[in-house]
Amino acid sequence: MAGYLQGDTPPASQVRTKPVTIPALQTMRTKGEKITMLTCYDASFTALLDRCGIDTILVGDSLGMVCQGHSSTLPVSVQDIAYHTASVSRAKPTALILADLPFGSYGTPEMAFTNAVQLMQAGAQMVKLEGGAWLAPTVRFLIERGIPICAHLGLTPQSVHQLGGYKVQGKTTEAVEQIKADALALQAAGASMVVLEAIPATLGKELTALLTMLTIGIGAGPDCAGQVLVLHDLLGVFPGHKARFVKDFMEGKPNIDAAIKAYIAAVKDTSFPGPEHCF
Ligand SMILES: Nc1nc(=O)c2c([nH]1)NC[C@@H]1CN(c3ccc(C(=O)N[C@@H](CCC(=O)O)C(=O)O)cc3)CN21
Ligand SMILES: CC(C)C(=O)C(=O)O
Ligand SMILES: [Mg+2]
Repeated sequence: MAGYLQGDTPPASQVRTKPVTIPALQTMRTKGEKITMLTCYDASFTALLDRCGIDTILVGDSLGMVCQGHSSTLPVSVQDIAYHTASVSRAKPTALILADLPFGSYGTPEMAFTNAVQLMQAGAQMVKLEGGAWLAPTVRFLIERGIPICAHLGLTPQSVHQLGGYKVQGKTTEAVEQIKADALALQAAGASMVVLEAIPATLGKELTALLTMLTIGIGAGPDCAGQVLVLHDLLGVFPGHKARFVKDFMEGKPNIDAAIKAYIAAVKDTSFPGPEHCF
């Protein structure tokens, strides 16, 4: 009696038929509707997430930890992300597909372009890269060549060894000013979106007010334009240490569809993230 195998489909009136575009996401922000994002790495879960109404899907380099069993995202290759992006893309979701450029794949604008092309040809509609103002020329180089960009600021897991662990960022006045300057530089270079990871909720709110690009939070408070979680964390199947921003939505739910729908509903009605998930 596994509901998710029966395809617990919502009524036809609720099923999204049009693909999600970047302008559609901007309209959602203008109307005050929160944007939902989850990571996903395969076709079956993509079909499930899409049927539940997820707005955007991230083929994250977190796959190195949750799929491959590494203790960081550093060993992930462009080919790994391309393989999973192709798997996600074959499910033909209406959700917008983003893919992470992995560690070491965007050291120069030319390298970033060559590698981003691999991900776009695998089915990505936007690529994400981690880092601040130093990436502005790369962002400009990619958007001029037709590749939409999502930035990633705050806790950037590809820099874990520089950060000295998976620690909250933006805790001093100087760090706050640096993150704001980085965000503005990346926006001016043409980024459409930015993931804000593990920063004080007050900073998530300030950045969202400051920026026209879409802010997607993970441990960045409830005031971002949208929220993202790693799928395995939401389902309670990741065996590692649980970050403060993680909520297991499977708890008390009869099946996976119900957990995904609960996450989407909680982001849309702003009940997730709660104060217990924020810094
Ligand atoms: N399963 C999974 N979920 C993730 O969110 C995730 C990955 N993997 N892999 C890549 C990175 C690593 N991430 C992490 C991992 C741990 C914390 C964490 O435990 N942070 C502490 C902060 C401690 C502090 O500075 O006070 C926490 O308590 O949340 C945060 C982000 C986020 N990403
Ligand atoms: C946690 C999200 C934002 C990510 O970058 C990933 O899953 O790799
Ligand atoms: Mg990532």
